[in-house]
Amino acid sequence: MTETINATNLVNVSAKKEQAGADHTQSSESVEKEAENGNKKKVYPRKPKPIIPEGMSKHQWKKMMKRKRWEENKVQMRVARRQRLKERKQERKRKIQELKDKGEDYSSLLPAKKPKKLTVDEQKDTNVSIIVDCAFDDLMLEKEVVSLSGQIARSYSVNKRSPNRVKLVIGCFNKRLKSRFDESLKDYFKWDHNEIEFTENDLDKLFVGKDLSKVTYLSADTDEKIEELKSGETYIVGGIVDKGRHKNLCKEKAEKLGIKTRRLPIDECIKISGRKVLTTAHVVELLIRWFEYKDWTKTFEQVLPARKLKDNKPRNKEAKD
Ligand SMILES: C[S@@+](CC[C@H](N)C(=O)[O-])C[C@H]1O[C@@H](n2cnc3c(N)ncnc32)[C@H](O)[C@@H]1O
Repeated sequence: MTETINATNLVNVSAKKEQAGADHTQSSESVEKEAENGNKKKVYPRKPKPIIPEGMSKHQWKKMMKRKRWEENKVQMRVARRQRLKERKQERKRKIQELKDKGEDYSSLLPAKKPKKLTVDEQKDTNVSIIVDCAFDDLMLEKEVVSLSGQIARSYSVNKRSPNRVKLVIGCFNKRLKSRFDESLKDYFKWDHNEIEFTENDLDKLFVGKDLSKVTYLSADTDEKIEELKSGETYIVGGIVDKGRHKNLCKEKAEKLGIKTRRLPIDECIKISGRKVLTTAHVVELLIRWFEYKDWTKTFEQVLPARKLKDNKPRNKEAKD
């Protein structure tokens, strides 16, 4: 990469916000306050009033401005992120070398080793399909669509490396999500189509004439928990990043289509920090890796990041060198 810039010099967010705000505000006058003794007090700029386009609420305007700022800064932020990762990697290398020189144990600093990709013949077919339902493009911010595309790539990678293979189906693959793949994850059409299929069809089309008793939509908003995964069945995971904005969204969609919903048995198996609504990628990975352990507690411990697990065993040390 030719661009090398210092992460600390980048994107002063508040300065950018002011700049973006100023583009859409009335010109502000300074306010000078006279003290009683006639001396001038400090000068404070008057807070500029936004000009909100007619027919738009303040909330919609703020959302639009946020999206605009993100669009304007996304390239710089990407470069900054890469730079931060590079610096972190160099720092880890330096620490490892320091411990090596002292003859001390440095295994905790080694990155987790990714298992290698397996061929279809090296994997066991679970005869299970997982549909990632991506019908919520319009409800996401641009950066959330980007995040979802990364989660789909991760799900494919997990499936490709798992001893137990499922059939991944990316449903309602269209709009910004498809554009993101076409522009930035161009290799996806070369992925192994025994393991993943992309379709623009939504669930109603995918299930025409199918037996819905063998279909389950995973949802954190439902009471009944999933017990086990069964051969010949289909599991649907919502393909959306919504930061809690759209509670019950997938549950209600499933109910309308006559598909049963189940939650993961989080409360029964582990204590987790924060929300019990997991990301699409974590849920897909949990479903795939359940076949390794056939035990939810163990699967949660292996898949969820340490920061999410409270009082539970850390991830398997075997994952490290
Ligand atoms: C980020 S969540 C989306 C939350 C969204 N508001 C909804 O209505 O489901 C992504 C998907 O992961 C699955 N999921 C997340 N946490 C879950 C849990 N605790 N139990 C079952 N499924 C879960 C659901 O399929 C969910 O749609």
